[in-house]
Amino acid sequence: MRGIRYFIGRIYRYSGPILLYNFIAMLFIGVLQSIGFVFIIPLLNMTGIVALDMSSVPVVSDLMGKLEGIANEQSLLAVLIVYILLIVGQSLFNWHLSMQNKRIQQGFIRQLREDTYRSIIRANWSFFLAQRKSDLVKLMTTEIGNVKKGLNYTLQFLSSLILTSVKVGAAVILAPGIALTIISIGAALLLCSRYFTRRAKQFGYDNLMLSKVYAAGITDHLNGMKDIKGNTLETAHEAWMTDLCGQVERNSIDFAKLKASSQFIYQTVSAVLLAIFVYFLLNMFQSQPAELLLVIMLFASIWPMIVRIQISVEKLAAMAPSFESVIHLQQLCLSERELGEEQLAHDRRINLRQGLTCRSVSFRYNREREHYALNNVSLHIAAGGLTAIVGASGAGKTTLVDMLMGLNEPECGEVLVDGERLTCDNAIALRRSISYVSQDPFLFNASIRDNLKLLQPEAADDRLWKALELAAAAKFVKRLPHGLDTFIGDRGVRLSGGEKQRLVLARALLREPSILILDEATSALDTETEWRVQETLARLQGTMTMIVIAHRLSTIRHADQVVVLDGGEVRQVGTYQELANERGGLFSKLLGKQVGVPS
Ligand SMILES: Nc1ncnc2c1ncn2[C@@H]1O[C@H](COP(=O)(O)OP(=O)(O)OP(=O)(O)O)[C@@H](O)[C@H]1O
Repeated sequence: MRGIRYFIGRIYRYSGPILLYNFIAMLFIGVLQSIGFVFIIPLLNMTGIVALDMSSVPVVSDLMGKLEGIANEQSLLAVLIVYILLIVGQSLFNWHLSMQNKRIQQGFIRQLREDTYRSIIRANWSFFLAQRKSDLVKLMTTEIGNVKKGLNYTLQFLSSLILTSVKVGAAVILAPGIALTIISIGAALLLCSRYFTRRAKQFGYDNLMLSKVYAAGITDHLNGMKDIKGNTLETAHEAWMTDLCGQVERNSIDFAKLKASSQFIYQTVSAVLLAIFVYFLLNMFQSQPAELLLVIMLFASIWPMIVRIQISVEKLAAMAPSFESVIHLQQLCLSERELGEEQLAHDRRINLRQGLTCRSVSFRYNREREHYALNNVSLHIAAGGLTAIVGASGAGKTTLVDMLMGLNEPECGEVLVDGERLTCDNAIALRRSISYVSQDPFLFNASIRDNLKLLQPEAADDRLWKALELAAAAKFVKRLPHGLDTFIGDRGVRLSGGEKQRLVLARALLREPSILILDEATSALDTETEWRVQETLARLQGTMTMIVIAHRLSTIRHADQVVVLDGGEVRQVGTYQELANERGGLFSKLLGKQVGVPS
């Protein structure tokens, strides 16, 4: 129950004195309930329904003695008024308590969501390479939802525990023997119920694992729906779904069985216990009806609370895996933290003057494997120039660009920005100066205008149109029925591949970056549009540093420098023409494989 202890600590840190105040309110409720309990027997006596001898019961007998001094009618009135006041007092405390608890819960969950999201988003790139997106989505939605439920159970558990303790204290004063017997049996049962708690936790884990598989599968299937349909894989995916749903169903039914069994055992034990008490008190000790009534009332009051504690513990155990997975993720993010407040506080940008340099940089995605994605890479990317990075698929082009942006950290060697070592302290300033267009650009389900303004929220429409012109996108946007206000669907699904690329390029240019990085950013364009984009890049040459990854070598003819990568190593560096003239070189081989590209 490390997770539960941790979260009680976190609730306390969040709510501070309010939680203590709530505990005191619970103590008051317990005391008021106990006083009400003491008043019931005199009340019954006064109504004349029963005439119970209270002389052997402490506190109650004193109270009866005091009431005897007052006239019968008045004493009944007094008892009734006190009784009403007690109930009103309890209700007021309860009302206040439930409002405070709701505030603690909502505030705590809001803070937990914000903290978890902040820790995720500030983690380094290698964290994201290692995580499944669906796991993170599930954690931010379902698991935090479970933590919210768990929080509720924790507060219920604490309030039941406090109320039970107060009532038990009152019962020990009123009828010590009987109360201590009930408590001992209750405690013994709570200990025995550890079996149920352990099983509940196991169900929680199984459920967490199954729901992870479910979320990941659904995400994959929806992302790959075109492939599923195109390859008629519907039946195979339906079978996967049926199998998984069966497992989820079985797990849920087994858990429900466990809960029902534990409640059945508690109810049976309570009935048997009550019968045994009544039998023994009546037959063995010739008990007075007053004591008998007390036994029944004590039992009826304390036992359900012991059962409620057990139920809360079981429910908490089932939620524990969710608590633990949130803690685990937060700790992982902390250990993989890339950005602190200091880095985000300033809005410094770097205006690249000399260039970016790699000195003997090596990098592996998995340090347990021998394969180096980059091996002893040394190169200089001059400021203001256009550097093209080429090579076969898997040669290490994207890895190199990620390294230059400070997303990947070199295992050996170093990256220099204008001669200064790239560390997490200047990585943010560097990235603020970069516009990066990835192979799989990010567009969200909003209008073209909102997508363009993602990096420059204050940009006016004329600047948007200028950026669209530069990216050869203005013509197609003007043709859309709502122009800039056209909604483009999830990840821009309502646009063609080439339109998406041009839109993302326009967004990148809108930022007027010091460094523009294009990773296969024009691969989906037709020849004519690509030629127009090339013209734009040629016009921008000299105004910013451009790094272009390209498979189509026709697009890099104007490059100031071409870097040829192979198996994570730099094989050639030179101008397009120099490399094309190196007969037998890797670049001329690549050129040879691309029909129609001049050498
Ligand atoms: N997240 C990752 N985890 C493990 N290995 C990776 C990861 N990303 C890339 N690699 C490996 O690193 C090497 C370089 O990959 P990289 O993506 O940099 O190549 P690339 O030249 O950009 O390829 P492409 O042209 O196909 O995009 C490859 O062997 C690839 O399998």
